[in-house]
Amino acid sequence: MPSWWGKSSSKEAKKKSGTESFIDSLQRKFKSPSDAKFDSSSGASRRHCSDVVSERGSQSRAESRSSSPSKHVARCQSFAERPHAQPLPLPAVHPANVRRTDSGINVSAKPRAEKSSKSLFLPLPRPACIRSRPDPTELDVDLVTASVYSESSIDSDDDTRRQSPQASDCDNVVRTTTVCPSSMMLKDQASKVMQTNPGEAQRPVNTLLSSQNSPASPKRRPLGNHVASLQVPHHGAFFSAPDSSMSSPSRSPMRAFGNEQVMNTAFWAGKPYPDVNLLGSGQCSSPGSGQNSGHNSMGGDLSGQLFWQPSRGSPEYSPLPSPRMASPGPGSRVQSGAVTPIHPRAGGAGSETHASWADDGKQQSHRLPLPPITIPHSSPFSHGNSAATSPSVPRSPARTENPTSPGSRWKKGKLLGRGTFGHVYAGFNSETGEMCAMKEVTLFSDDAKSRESAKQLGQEIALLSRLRHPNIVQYYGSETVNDKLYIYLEYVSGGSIYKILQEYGKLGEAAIRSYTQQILSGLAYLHAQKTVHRDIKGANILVDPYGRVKLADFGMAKHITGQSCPLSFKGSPYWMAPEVIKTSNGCNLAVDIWSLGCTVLEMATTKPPWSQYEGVAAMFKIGNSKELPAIPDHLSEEGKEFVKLCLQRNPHNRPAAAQLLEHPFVKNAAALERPIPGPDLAPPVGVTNGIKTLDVGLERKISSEDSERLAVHSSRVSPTRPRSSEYYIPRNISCPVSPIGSPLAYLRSPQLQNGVMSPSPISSPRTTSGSSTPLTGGGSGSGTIPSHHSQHLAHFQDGFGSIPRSPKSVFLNGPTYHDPNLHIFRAPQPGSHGFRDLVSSENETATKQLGRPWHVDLYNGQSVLADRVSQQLLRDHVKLNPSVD
Ligand SMILES: Nc1ncnc2c1ncn2[C@@H]1O[C@H](COP(=O)(O)OP(=O)(O)OP(=O)(O)O)[C@@H](O)[C@H]1O
Repeated sequence: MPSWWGKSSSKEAKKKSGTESFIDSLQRKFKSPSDAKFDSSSGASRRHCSDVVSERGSQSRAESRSSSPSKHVARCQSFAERPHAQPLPLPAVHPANVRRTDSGINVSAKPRAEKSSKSLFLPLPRPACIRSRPDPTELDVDLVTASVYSESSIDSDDDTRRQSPQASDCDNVVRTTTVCPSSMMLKDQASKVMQTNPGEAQRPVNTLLSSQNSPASPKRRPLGNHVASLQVPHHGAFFSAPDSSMSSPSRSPMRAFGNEQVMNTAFWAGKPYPDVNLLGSGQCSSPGSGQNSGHNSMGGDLSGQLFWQPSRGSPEYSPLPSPRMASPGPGSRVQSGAVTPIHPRAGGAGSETHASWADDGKQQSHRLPLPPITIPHSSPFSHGNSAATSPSVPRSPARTENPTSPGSRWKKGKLLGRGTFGHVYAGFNSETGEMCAMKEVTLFSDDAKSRESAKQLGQEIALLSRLRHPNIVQYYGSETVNDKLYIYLEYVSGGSIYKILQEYGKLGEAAIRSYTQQILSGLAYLHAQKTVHRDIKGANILVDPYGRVKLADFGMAKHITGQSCPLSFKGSPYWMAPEVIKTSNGCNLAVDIWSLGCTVLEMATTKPPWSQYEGVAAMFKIGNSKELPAIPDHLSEEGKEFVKLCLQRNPHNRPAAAQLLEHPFVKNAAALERPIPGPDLAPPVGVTNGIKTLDVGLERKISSEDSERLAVHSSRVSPTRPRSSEYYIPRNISCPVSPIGSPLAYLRSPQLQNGVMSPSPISSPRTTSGSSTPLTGGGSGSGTIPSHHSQHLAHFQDGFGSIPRSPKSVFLNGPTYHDPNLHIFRAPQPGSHGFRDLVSSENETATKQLGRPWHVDLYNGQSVLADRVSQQLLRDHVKLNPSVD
């Protein structure tokens, strides 16, 4: 007996009535003498019903609706006992048979077939659930939204789902996690469009059916068919909207990242995944964080990998481009999920789906992701392609091929690493011979983690697309290909610092200095743009063969608006600043400085500080003690002081990145031995990353010459050659002290002058020698550099919505963690001098500029800490019990 039989809801009963009638018709047709005998014992009413089915059609349905559960059971039993009455194998639903009824319910012309396919019934949010969402303005205004075009499929699915007993499984999740009111509105719009235009609606429905029929993933509905969804606000989406900052030269580019502006775009308005609860992100990262490459002996969580466990035949199983990704030609290529309702599996071979597209055979294989080679913005979310421009108009299938789509020349190569959200492959452009890193993420719309992945990836894209610096991994473009999102990045072949440490052990001081200097350069640039990385650690810093390091993984990065900072608890605990753990303010630039200090220790010892403790214990150490981690003796005095400067518990006292660049530990760092052989910053040919008007040759020169300038002015760069005086000169070519390593370099930046960093005089390295001010809240490190690294590592993120965040949350009923100093940070020491004097005054200025005094967030430190710890405990629990949702 089907398990759902006895669980039928009234709605299901209505639906089943049709099925029963149909079945009864079958029974009558195939009735054997024994059936007749059995029927005679099953009651007159039922016999009557069956008769009516065959004779009066719809009238019988009304009667059958009155069937009680017990009656269902009786029927079921009768089926079981009557072989001839068993539901016969029925043909799979053919898309052509699917239609939309006036009621908005997608039914098949073969209702029995539909009923027999459980995979058709996927849970989707109900309107009531959606309306119960909190005020969207409270939500973390990060990125990524759902498609408003192909939401029609969701709508259909929604209706279909209501018929499904399985819906209840997911509804609870959906109720608390998914769609914001705005997206609901859009969804409704899409629904109306569908109902008035059944022809349009049909394709998404078919897509849905075919996707759900896929044996590979029966319960997941990839986002691919509505990955308009991933409205990544790179230049196009952000800069082309009427109120885009980039459309108006009078507005600062940085405002493009302001929440208010973001909300003006459909990208944000359609945000279907405003927050995600109980996500695995908390389980994914850790000292080794997600790391990837199979070198994560530090306990990178495998849950992400499990989550993304590819189906057989998917590209993940092969380092070679899979047939599925092979391109039959431009015409078939789906440039973006945003423009096609075709589900990837709908176009797959018959073995992959039960449905087929008789009229669209070209969809049966997928083309490779295309290199960002022919258009300024390879992202599907460019202006002309952006949902932001027409959020409520379904895309026509005729638009599936964007003529400005990047050429399909990136071939997926070897697996470079695994992250929380997917895999990173080498990509090769066989026409230009260039390589890139392809971050591939499979998106499933009905999966909470997928939603979080989409959100985080969108955030990463949005931020990366605006950055251009030799110490930041270059973003080339992104696109969705059906249910896959590809982010094309500069290929940094040496892997991460974490990986290097695992393979080769701790670094020598010269390398630490050099790496630290470069990290600082990247951070100074990032911070000048009022962006905080929030996940600085060895695993997120890549190294190229020439010893250049590049910040990567901007999935947690955040642009600081200067007004309010959303509740954030992101980063990896061992690198996490105390204020992030203790308070809700993880959105300040100083958190990166703390993490940098931890990374220096990581480079010097191969382990981050406090890694001898497991996650929760480490959090207490970081957030609730006065201890500082031990600093290895073999580090120079300059190095020790540098670390101490970074690891000051009072974020006010931490120097800014630009200031730290003047510290002798990094300022005196030796240049790398090997010169950089020519320009390396240029994206692959044709990739402009927002620099639309440059021809290839010029672009290449410029990209290696003045990355900072280009980054700052990327939206307004003219095709003229920059003045040589503005060229960026890579540090390790000719300058002992890099121009980018000097805060002076940033004085040219308008952002800097108006931003957080102050163009105040730079202290002389000599001034630091006299600095002996005790570290605030610090003592002599009593801890030891870990010899054993915990396997219980966690990666914290926003989105644990089911866990109360309020200081008055239930978690406060648990043990209290008293720390009288928790919210008493010392003011900058007026008597101090030298490097610290400068740092303190600068940080005061920075605080004012941020417009948010630190102490405001510190009063509830204990409760927040308890909250954090509770989250960590829950994550640990979930991690140890993967079955727990
Ligand atoms: N641009 C790149 N060049 C070379 N390798 C890369 C590049 N980007 C990522 N990788 C490899 O892939 C791994 C995972 O990448 P990344 O950390 O960006 O993924 P993620 O999902 O964001 O990870 P995380 O779990 O830290 O959030 C890296 O550790 C690195 O080994």
